[in-house]
Amino acid sequence: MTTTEKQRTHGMNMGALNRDAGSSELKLSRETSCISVKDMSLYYGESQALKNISMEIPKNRVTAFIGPSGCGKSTLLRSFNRMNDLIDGVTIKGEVNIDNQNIYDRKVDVADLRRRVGMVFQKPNPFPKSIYENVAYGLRIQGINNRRILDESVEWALRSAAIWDETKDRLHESALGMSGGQQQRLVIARTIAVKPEILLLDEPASALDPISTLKIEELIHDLKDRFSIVIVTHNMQQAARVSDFTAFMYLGEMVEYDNTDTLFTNPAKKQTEDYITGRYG
Ligand SMILES: Nc1ncnc2c1ncn2[C@@H]1O[C@H](COP(=O)(O)OP(=O)(O)OP(=O)(O)O)[C@@H](O)[C@H]1O
Repeated sequence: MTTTEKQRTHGMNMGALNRDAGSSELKLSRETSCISVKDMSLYYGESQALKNISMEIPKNRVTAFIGPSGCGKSTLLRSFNRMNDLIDGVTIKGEVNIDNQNIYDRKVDVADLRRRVGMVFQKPNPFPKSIYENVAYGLRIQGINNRRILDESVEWALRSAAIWDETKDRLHESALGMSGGQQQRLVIARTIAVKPEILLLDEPASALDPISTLKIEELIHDLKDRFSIVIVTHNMQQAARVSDFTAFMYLGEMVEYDNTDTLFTNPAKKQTEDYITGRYG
């Protein structure tokens, strides 16, 4: 049986892989990088969670991390805006370069880094404030209080996150009254309001119903013209639908990283093939 046949047997929606005409032409080597990872290892105390990772994350593309639970996807994602710094006992070796600067350099302003590299988590986490104030939050922290600028920025971010129509008549109501799917798009609006260069999405749709999931996937597709996006997902069909490039990780190692269509239809490594055909994970 060919890989493609095996995937069909396991219910992979191969039609979804062809959603983007021409995407099979994408080659990592031809892309401009937004993040360059060099020989990076990460330890939680004595336990090594990432092993000598080297990779280039392309600009204005969607890159997905897949792999079985505990393989290090979220740890790698969190290392791109130093969220792991918040965990005691973490040691990092190697480099993560953004704009030719190692973000682990002492000189780096971590608050500024997190503005440039925004992050959205699995569970929507709006602040207990109005819809408007959620989106304006990051701008106010930057010292922007001009009403006209705030109004324009809030509208821009809500429109960009495809939630303007649902919120424009209730901007001053609590964000906590929204549905989970709406809250997640609001959180994306809040994240992009400060105009980051990179968006990190850690299982952004796994707590949502299928319709809300579809809206998030459409949104990811729309946003990649303006942002470089990295997404962790448990869902292989989702990786196939939304990403241009996919990295398969296993036990802290980057096993294979390629154009999404190639990785799913013609993987180079047996471990990848076993995973995408459902043999383990
Ligand atoms: N805060 C932490 N302290 C100690 N060990 C951790 C911590 N966070 C993650 N780990 C360990 O690091 C390894 C990688 O975890 P990580 O959450 O990055 O994997 P993952 O692929 O994202 O998993 P999942 O798909 O289940 O979210 C696992 O062995 C995990 O137990």
